[in-house]
Amino acid sequence: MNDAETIRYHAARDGRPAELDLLDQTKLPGTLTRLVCTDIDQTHDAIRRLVVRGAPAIGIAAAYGVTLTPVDLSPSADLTEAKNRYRQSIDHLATSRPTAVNLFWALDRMRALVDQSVGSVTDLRDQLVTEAIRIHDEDRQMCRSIGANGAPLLARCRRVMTHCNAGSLATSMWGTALAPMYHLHEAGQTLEVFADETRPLLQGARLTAWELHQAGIPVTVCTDSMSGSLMREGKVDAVIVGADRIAANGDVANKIGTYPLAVLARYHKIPFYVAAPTNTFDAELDSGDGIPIEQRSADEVSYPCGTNAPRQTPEGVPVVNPAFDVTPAELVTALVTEKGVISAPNTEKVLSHLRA
Ligand SMILES: CSC[C@H]1O[C@H](OP(=O)(O)O)[C@H](O)[C@@H]1O
Repeated sequence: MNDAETIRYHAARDGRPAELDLLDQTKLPGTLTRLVCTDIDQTHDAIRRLVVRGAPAIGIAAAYGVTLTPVDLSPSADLTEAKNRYRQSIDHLATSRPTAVNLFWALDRMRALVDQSVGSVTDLRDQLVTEAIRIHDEDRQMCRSIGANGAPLLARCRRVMTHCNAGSLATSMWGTALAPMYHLHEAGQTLEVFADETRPLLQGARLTAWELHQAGIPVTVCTDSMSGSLMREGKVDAVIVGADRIAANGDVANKIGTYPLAVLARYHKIPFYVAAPTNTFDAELDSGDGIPIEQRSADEVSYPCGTNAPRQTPEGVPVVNPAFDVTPAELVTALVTEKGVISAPNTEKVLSHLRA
């Protein structure tokens, strides 16, 4: 079994409880360690602390998390009580992080099963396990489709830049932004990649660089502040990033630092692509103005090497730490989904794509 697999699940068996088995991404790249969750609070904490992270992976983990709810499975078990327990778990997991819409998309699928179930509690539990596994399996196919759809956009590139981590570690496999790179690599065309370090949590330096290096794809870490100069020096042929929520008009919420990257790409006439499955789109939102932006602890900025290391900001000086920013659709050359490519996205094109 691949010890670097982002998410594994072990259904309850032989008296052992179900287990959500996560690669602990807070420990990468230094150590490969796994965190096993057996209840809702542990799952909530794992999502909150970015043990598991990335919009699709958060949704998959939350779906599996719901199945960890302790319910009476005896023949006389009360279905209504079990349903209420599952609903409480779903509501709690929905508070773990606010921006990635995949979390709520996945939880809504689990909630629908709870609402419509009429069999025994064991039947409901089994249906929820099956649905979580289905969500996981669907994501594998979505990543491969995004890889195939995005590959032609990068096929004429030599060097591409990406921000944060939208790869295997953020999904079931391959990722979204990194999926076209893996697709091309499998086809014998290997791109060179610049991975933006992505302060403050360094998902680019710690995670993207790690997974691409493991895969044999040449990757160079650059600080976020180097991106513009690399573009100006003609060293970047395209930029491709992931997303956490995309509004109906094509505005994109993604890791903080994405917006300035898009502005730089436009200034340097470099294509700027966003890769995401259609379950990352929020068609209820007319624009990115309505996307909730997670505000995280100032300590993530003040203690970049952890709170056991010296702080890097003066005591008493305020620190802001929004985890995401919004890139206007006008700066997006194309959106890449499992269904295809939306060039120069706007509301009409996005909604038509989602309906197709
Ligand atoms: C494939 S979605 C990846 C997306 O999620 C990341 O955020 P976080 O690391 O805070 O979960 C980042 O925005 C990536 O683009």
